[in-house]
Amino acid sequence: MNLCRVTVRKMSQGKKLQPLRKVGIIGVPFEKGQKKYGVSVAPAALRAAGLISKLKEIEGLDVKDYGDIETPDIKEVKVDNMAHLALVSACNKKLSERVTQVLKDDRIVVTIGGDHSIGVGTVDGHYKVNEDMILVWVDAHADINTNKTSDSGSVHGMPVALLVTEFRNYWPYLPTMDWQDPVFSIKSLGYIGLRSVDNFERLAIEKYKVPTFAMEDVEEHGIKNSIQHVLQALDPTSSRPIHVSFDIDALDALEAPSTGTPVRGGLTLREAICLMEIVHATGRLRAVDLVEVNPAIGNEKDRNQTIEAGLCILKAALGFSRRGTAPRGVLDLPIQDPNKPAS
Ligand SMILES: NC(=[NH2+])NCCC[C@H](N)C(=O)O
Repeated sequence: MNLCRVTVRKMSQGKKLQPLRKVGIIGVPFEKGQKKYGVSVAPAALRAAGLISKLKEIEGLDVKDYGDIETPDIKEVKVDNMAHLALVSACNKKLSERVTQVLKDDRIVVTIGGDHSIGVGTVDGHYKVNEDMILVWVDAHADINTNKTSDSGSVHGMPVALLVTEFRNYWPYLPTMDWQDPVFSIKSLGYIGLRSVDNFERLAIEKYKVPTFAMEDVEEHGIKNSIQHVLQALDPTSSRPIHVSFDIDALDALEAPSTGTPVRGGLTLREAICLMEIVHATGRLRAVDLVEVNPAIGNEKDRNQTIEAGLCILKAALGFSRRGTAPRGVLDLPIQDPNKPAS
């Protein structure tokens, strides 16, 4: 018997990735990864603001709504400095399965959070289909704390550390998390928009040389060069599937005030749109998360502004362009010489 097994890796490498024009939406009304009320109502608020119909307006885009992930009410486990782990785990397990299903249906997955702890489920589910995926984490925060380094004990500051294989040994045994094997490599991760990074997180980013464009780098190089550099550094062959996990607090707090951990000095909405347009243009976007929109924070104007910013970002990721098409013929008109009388 031949014991030599050929592993068929779930890689899209080799065959050139084709742009997908089909999208699947998943809502995740989950907020136990942090302490404030409200981020769980974001999927409903975004839907009420016309998320589905606005995406359907994008030419040639087929949009299917896969509904919300409901988290079962389960008994909590006790883990030091890690709040609500059992609930976070249960939600992410279901989410991961749904993400995998949407990708297998040949659709780009759009996941609407929820707080950023749901990045565990989206990336886990994506990795199960595309092991060669790269991850761009657009955020004011690095979210790479463990329960030993976090000041808050909130899991929304820990999803990246839960996902990456290089951090396996930094964790104690985590009850309820057996379903999740940290197999994604930190070498496939890049950051954009950082400006509130904890001490240990900074050490980790430096140790593993994670391609990072913090706000001062975006300021120096511009958003186009920043995202292009990250994509190029992670994938010089320009062939790998892309996952963008977008925390609305990557935007300046003036642009997106309704969020739980706002930080001033962030991206403008225009910069975020530009980033997403560049990712869209690669034709390799396979998953995008929009998290930490909290409609319960601020007044009505804040709420509307934040939701609208979120919608603009998703539309840009999926191919909406502001460049209107000039009516046929308009650009062909002869240019009138101002010195000559009109004939
Ligand atoms: N996804 C977020 N908004 N994360 C905020 C994290 C804040 C802080 N670094 C923490 O670990 O608690």
